[in-house]
Amino acid sequence: MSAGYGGAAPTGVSKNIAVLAGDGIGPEVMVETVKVLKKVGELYGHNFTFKDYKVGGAAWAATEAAGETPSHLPAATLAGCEASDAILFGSVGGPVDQQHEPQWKDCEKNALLGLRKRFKLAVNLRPSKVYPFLSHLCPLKPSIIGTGVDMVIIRELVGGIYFGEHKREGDKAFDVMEYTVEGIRKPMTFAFEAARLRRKKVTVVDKANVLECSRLWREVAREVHKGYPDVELDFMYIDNACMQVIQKPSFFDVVATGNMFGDILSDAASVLPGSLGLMPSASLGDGLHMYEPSGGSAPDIAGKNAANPIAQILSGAMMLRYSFQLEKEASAVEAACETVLRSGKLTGDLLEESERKNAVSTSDIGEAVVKALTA
Ligand SMILES: NC(=O)C1=CN([C@@H]2O[C@H](COP(=O)(O)OP(=O)(O)OC[C@H]3O[C@@H](n4cnc5c(N)ncnc54)[C@H](O)[C@@H]3O)[C@@H](O)[C@H]2O)C=CC1
Ligand SMILES: CC(C)CC(=O)C(=O)O
Ligand SMILES: [Mg+2]
Repeated sequence: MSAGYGGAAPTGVSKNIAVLAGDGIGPEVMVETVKVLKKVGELYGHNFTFKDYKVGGAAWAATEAAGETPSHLPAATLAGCEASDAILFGSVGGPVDQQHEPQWKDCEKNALLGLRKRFKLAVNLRPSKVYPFLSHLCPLKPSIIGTGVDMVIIRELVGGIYFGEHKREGDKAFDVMEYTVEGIRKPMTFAFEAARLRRKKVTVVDKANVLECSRLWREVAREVHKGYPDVELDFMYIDNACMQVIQKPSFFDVVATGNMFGDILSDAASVLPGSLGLMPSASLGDGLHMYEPSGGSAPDIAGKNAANPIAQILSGAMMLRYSFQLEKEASAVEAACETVLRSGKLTGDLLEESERKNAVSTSDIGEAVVKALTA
């Protein structure tokens, strides 16, 4: 696993991609992403094979309908992922008020956390920036945006409170947060490596005024920092960070943080590009990586061809870069997305309420990105 892209540009590569579209808007944005990636394969002479597998509530329904024990993460899906060169993941989960229904209960835990654990996807990259020519999409004042809002959150992804013991004892409930030095060192080292390729600053976001785990994060940060004297290191509490990311976003370059804090902070940071629909992510393991948008299944807009597919498409671009070392192709996809956004073709999430009548559809954006690739 490396923060750099490195190596000579490969030509004519053959890759198997496991496609786990999941629930809600997942299948809608995934269709557009696969369209874009197929076009990349065609234009640059690569052979990408896409194989679909069920995950989440969709997998539960399919296994139940087939008379099998219902599962959010069937064995066939895991086997498909194991046989692949990279996993493209959509989103999982049902409406937020239906978490108790059997199809949705523990869906995210079983499916998404299951995959992250199974493939040791310890480092999650969530870039967030204000594109200078798209700053009108950011709801913050121009004086706050200034110039150069460009941060990346490096989130630890297989530890912390999401993976600790969850327990109910009568009137009490427990969720245990636990970290080891080794579990922290991996994302921390990645953060320093990434900072070296950027503006050379790491901000560790934690709650070290209260949590012992956060104190351990700081110890590891200081230890890793010794190997990177050219990189500046500072610390910030999570509550303040949620405010500063909106109030003074240009402060941040690389953020290194734990699983839950990174989850929360990355949703807050989606305000910078303008929407969760513009927030891609890469979840890096030791060999196999998974690419997933930062947002969820958005049940409020699912099934309407209204979701913004750019986060999923940009996650696909990250796959080209980090799993296949196809930097030129990744940059081409990013440039095509920028062209489409710049052209004013926008889904509803990027428009004011009064402007939503002008929103274009999920598939319009996918087709426009394909067209921009060939222009
Ligand atoms: N990685 C995953 O699979 C995740 C799954 N979830 C699950 O998703 C479900 C909904 O959770 P919420 O808290 O509502 O979070 P969410 O991220 O699904 O939606 C929050 C808001 O952002 C909007 N949004 C998200 N992605 C968008 C896109 N691509 N285009 C346009 N608008 C977009 C939604 O319409 C909604 O208004 C739950 O079941 C939750 O557990 C939540 C986060 C991550
Ligand atoms: C199940 C959640 C931890 C998923 C999520 O919100 C995320 O990864 O951003
Ligand atoms: Mg989240």
